Amino acid sequence: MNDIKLALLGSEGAGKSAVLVRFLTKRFIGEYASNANSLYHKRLSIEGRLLHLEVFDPCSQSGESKCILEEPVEWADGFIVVYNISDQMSFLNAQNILCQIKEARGEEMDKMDIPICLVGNKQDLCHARQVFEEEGYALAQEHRCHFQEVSAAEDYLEISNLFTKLIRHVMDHLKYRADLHRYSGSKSIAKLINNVFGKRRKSV
Ligand SMILES: Nc1nc2c(ncn2[C@@H]2O[C@H](COP(=O)(O)OP(=O)(O)OP(=O)(O)O)[C@@H](O)[C@H]2O)c(=O)[nH]1
Repeated sequence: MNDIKLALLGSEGAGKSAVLVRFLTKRFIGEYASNANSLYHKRLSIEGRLLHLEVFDPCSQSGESKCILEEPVEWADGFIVVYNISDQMSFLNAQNILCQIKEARGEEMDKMDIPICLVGNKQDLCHARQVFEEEGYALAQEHRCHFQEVSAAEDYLEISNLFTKLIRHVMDHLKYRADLHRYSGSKSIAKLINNVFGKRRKSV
């Protein structure tokens, strides 16, 4: 069974837990405990493969600019970065988080895009919108990631689709990483053999 590790990141109150609980239970509860880091587990099957999904939902800290990221950024295979479309600050924070992911995983990103989905949540509050959808698209384009606006309060299908898409991307990414590892391993073995036997042949 494959393990897939996702981290949900974003400002306090952006709706990270609501988005996750919607995906896991199909329900919107309204209020979620936010005083502790939580790790959720789910088994699911995608493309006939059984997966063990782990999703890390960190407890937000009060200082927006503070980095709570170090651990999840190293740990996760993929990210969901959530902002609230009716809160400009949460969008700026999402921008900041995307930059921090790039900083931490830049070397990997040069070879293949890290699976990330930027999510503009609370689409049902569009009367109070502070972030245009185009700004979300532009930011996602800049960071080479997926983008979607959703409403955890009103949608299940869109949220379910975005998780499925992201998990597929993670599966491709993990396969690519394993192939790369195998390839560089076999290349260094070939080099070693060449060094040993190549030199020996010369001295005969
Ligand atoms: N109108 C509306 N409210 C939402 C939506 N998603 C979440 N909320 C509300 O926004 C508030 C914060 O949601 P949470 O899911 O706790 O946000 P969070 O990002 O996990 O917050 P922390 O755990 O404090 O970091 C709650 O009162 C939710 O009911 C949405 O799509 N629409």
